[in-house]
Amino acid sequence: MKQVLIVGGGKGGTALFNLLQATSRMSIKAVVDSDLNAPAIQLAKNAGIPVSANWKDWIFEEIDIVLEATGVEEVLDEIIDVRPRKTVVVPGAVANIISELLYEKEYLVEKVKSQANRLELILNHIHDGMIVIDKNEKVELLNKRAERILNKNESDYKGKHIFELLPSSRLPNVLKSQRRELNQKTILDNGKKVISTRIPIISKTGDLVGAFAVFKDITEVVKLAEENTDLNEIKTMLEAIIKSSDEAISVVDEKGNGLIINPAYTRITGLAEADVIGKPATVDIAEGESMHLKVLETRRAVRGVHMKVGPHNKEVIVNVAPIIVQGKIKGSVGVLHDVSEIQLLTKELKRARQIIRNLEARYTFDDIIGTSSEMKLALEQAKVGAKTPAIVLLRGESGTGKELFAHAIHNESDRKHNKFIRVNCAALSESLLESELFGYEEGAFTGAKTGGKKGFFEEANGGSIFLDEIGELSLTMQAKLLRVLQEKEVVRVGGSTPISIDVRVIAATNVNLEKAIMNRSFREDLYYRINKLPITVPAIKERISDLPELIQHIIYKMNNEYGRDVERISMKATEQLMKYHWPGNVRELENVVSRAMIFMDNTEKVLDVEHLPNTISNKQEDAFVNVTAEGDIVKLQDALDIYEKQYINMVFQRCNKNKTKTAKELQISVRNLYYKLDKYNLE
Ligand SMILES: Nc1ncnc2c1ncn2[C@@H]1O[C@H](COP(=O)(O)OP(=O)(O)OP(=O)(O)O)[C@@H](O)[C@H]1O
Repeated sequence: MKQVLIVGGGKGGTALFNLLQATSRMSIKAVVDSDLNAPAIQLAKNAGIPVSANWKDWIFEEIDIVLEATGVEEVLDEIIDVRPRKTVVVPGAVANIISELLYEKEYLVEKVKSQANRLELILNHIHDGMIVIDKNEKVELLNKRAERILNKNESDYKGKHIFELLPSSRLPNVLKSQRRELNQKTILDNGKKVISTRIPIISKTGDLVGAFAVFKDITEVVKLAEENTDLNEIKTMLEAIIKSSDEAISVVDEKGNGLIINPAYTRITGLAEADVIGKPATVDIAEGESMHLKVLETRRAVRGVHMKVGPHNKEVIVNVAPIIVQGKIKGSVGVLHDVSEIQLLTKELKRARQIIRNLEARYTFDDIIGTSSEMKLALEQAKVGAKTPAIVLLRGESGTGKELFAHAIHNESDRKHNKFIRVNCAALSESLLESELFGYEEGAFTGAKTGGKKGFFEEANGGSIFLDEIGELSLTMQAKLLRVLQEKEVVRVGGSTPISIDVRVIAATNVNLEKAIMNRSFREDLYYRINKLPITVPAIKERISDLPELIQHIIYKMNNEYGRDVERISMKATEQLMKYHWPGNVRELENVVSRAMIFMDNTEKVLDVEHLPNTISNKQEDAFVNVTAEGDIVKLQDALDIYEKQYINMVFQRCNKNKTKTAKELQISVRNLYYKLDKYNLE
């Protein structure tokens, strides 16, 4: 360290004193002035630095530099003479300049300091984060925003390597490449998403000084953007749903102006977007008032309103609902159903239901009521038939119970655990029947399902198929059916590969097939194929003795169905019913009895004549005329037997099958009753 002697304690000396105090490379050996009260002398004293009145006091001391203050030039030469060469003697004028420079420096330092403060203030208030590193990759600055984004304090990292602050920082790369990196999307180590710009700091002289990064936290923005994307997706999805819907949809805004319609709407009403969008809701109404406007006014949904819309007065049924968002009505949405389409669909549905009643076989032989000899014969034949694989042909008038027999035969057979499929051959058009019975291959016709479809024969494989109304088949279908029955295989419509089937066929008809063959409306070969095991289900008029039992059965069935509590039918009413000739058979009987039960009071327990329809109760014909088919004359004993059986059965039913009571009512012995019950098979 250089030892300095300050000569002169006035203004110049004070300046020199202050200057040297500020440096670390020089040390003030002493301050000299003839006036020991001079200001620099005072300063030296205060700082514990030696003072004296004569510079010569220091002549033999180790002095490297003598600084002479202004106003003491006279001693300068003297000093130069005396001091060894190595002592630098600085004249007062130079010292003065130095002191001026010192003041200038202080001023500049202050200025820089205040500028730095201002810069820091600015840096800490900008919305972007900022990190500055020096050329050694050490952190120099971390502004407040950066502290917040990184969740780290500047004080903990200042002077430390940037990787301690941010292991993934690219600033060292920027230092190396000296290239800017602008607006780079980066994910920080703490998961935050930022847009960052990194710039190398190069001085005016071209030296690399450091690098800095300015970055913006975009986590929230990205989230919002993502939410926005979600909303967009939902919007696109909703639009796609509305557009693809087969329901005609129209949406209006809160003022009732058209907002959205879909292609189905255009199809039904004949109005395009240009006719509706932005136009008042009334624009599509041909007849009736606008439900959109009503809903906007009342804020209540309306359903099932009939009206006519569009230039073609299309009849529609509309449902309209308000769109309410956070309590505010934003518009309304209407769904229009084309009435003609609904009618068509209902018709189709009805037809389909009627045509294809794909039933479980619900009935067994126990459900078939009838103990007359005619019925017994039919039942016996059916039971035997059930055990064979042969085709059974059920014949008989409409409503006699042929379907019941078909169910019972299936349930009695060893196929009872497999499917029972009923097809009404009369209800299907030829082409439909063919594809329903035999199935079809993909592309067989327009509207054919992809992958094709199994027909009922394939469906019923292992089970039974009940071909009801077989007499109604067209000749072409008869030929096709015959082929299937002969080959025991089906070829799907539009296909060529035969598919083996194992199906038990039960056929039924009320048509006189023999007559049909003569008329050439039924194929003889098919007749022989299906007529192997014919069973005739007798009409009611042929088994009138079964009537009381049937009525009691129907009352029981209807009680269950309608939740009624009717106990029985009166004798008189039974007699009336027995007089009737029942062209509609059991189905008609069911209708008559159930109708009568509906007309009965809830308190009434006995179905009587007054409940019967006039058409039946007014029949004055004698019951005996009806006991045989078409009123044929029978032996007196037979007629008496028939009547006796009916009468005993009626009383027996009325007495709840209590034999003592029945015998008492009939005024015959219990033994006699037993005999008659046995004779007429009434137990
Ligand atoms: N013997 C019977 N015992 C009980 N109910 C019967 C009897 N016969 C018929 N029925 C009932 O009468 C109604 C008509 O019977 P079903 O439909 O079987 O007659 P069908 O001969 O097949 O008629 P169609 O030829 O018109 O198809 C059904 O509700 C059935 O339950």
